Amino acid sequence: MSSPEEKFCLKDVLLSFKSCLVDNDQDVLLEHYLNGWKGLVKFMNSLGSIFSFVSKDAVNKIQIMENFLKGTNGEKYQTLRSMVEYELNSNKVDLTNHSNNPNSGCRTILRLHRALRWLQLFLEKLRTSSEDSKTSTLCAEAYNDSLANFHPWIIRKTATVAFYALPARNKFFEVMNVGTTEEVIEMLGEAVPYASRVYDFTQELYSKHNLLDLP
Ligand SMILES: CCCCCCCC/C=C\CCCCCCCC(=O)N[C@@H](COP(=O)(O)O)[C@H](O)/C=C/CCCCCCCCCCCCC
Repeated sequence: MSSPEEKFCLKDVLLSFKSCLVDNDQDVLLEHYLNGWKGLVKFMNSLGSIFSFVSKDAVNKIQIMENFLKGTNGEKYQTLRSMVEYELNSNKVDLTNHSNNPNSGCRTILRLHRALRWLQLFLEKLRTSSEDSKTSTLCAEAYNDSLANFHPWIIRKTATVAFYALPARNKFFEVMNVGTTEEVIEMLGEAVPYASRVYDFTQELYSKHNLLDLP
C-alpha cells in the first residue's frame, strides 16, 4: 500500500483532465494531461505491486513526454495540436515501422489515449454499478472493449489475472478518499465527461492525420 504522501486524490486528477482542455475543447495542454496520468498512476500504486507492470509502462510513457516538454523543442510540445503539427512537419513520426523513431510524442500519446478510453469505460461502469458488482468484471469488460484490442495475448492474459486482485467495490471507493459512496458516484459523474472530452478531441485530431494506427 502507498505512503501518505502518495495518496490518490480523485479531485486533483479530475481537475487535471478538466484543466488540460483549452480553446473550446479544440486543444489539450500536455502538461496538465500528464499530471492527470501521474495522479492515476499514484492511485494504481496504492493498490499494491500487482499492477507494477502497468505502472512501469505508464510511467515510462509519461517520462518520454516530459522529456520532450523539457527539451530544446519543448514549446512545440505544449499542446497535442502543436505536437502533432511539429512532429509531422519534421518527419518525426514513423507511420510504418517504429524502429526508426520508436518514441515519437505522437505514438507515445496514442498509447495513453487508448488507455484513456479504457479509463472512460471503467469509470462509467463503476459509476453505474450496483453494490454487488465486481470491480474485476467491470475492469475486464472495459479493458476487453478498448485496450485489449491493441495488446498481444500475453499482456491480455497478465492483465486479466491482475484484475482479480482489484479490491471490492466498497473498498475501492474507500481508497479513492472522496467520501461516501454517493459522493464517489457524484465525483465520477463529473470525471467521466472531462475524460470523454479529452478522448474525443484526441481521437478526432489523430483520425484527421491518420495517426490512429501508429506502430
Ligand atoms: C477514479 C479512478 C479509478 C481508476 C484509476 C485507474 C488508474 C489507472 C492508471 C493507469 C492506467 C494504466 C495506463 C496503461 C497504459 C498502457 C499503455 C499501453 O497500452 N502500453 C502497451 C503498448 O506500449 P508499446 O509497447 O507499444 O510501447 C504496453 O505493451 C503495455 C504494457 C503494460 C500492460 C498494460 C495493461 C493495461 C491494463 C489497464 C488496466 C489497469 C488496471 C488498473 C486498475 C485500477
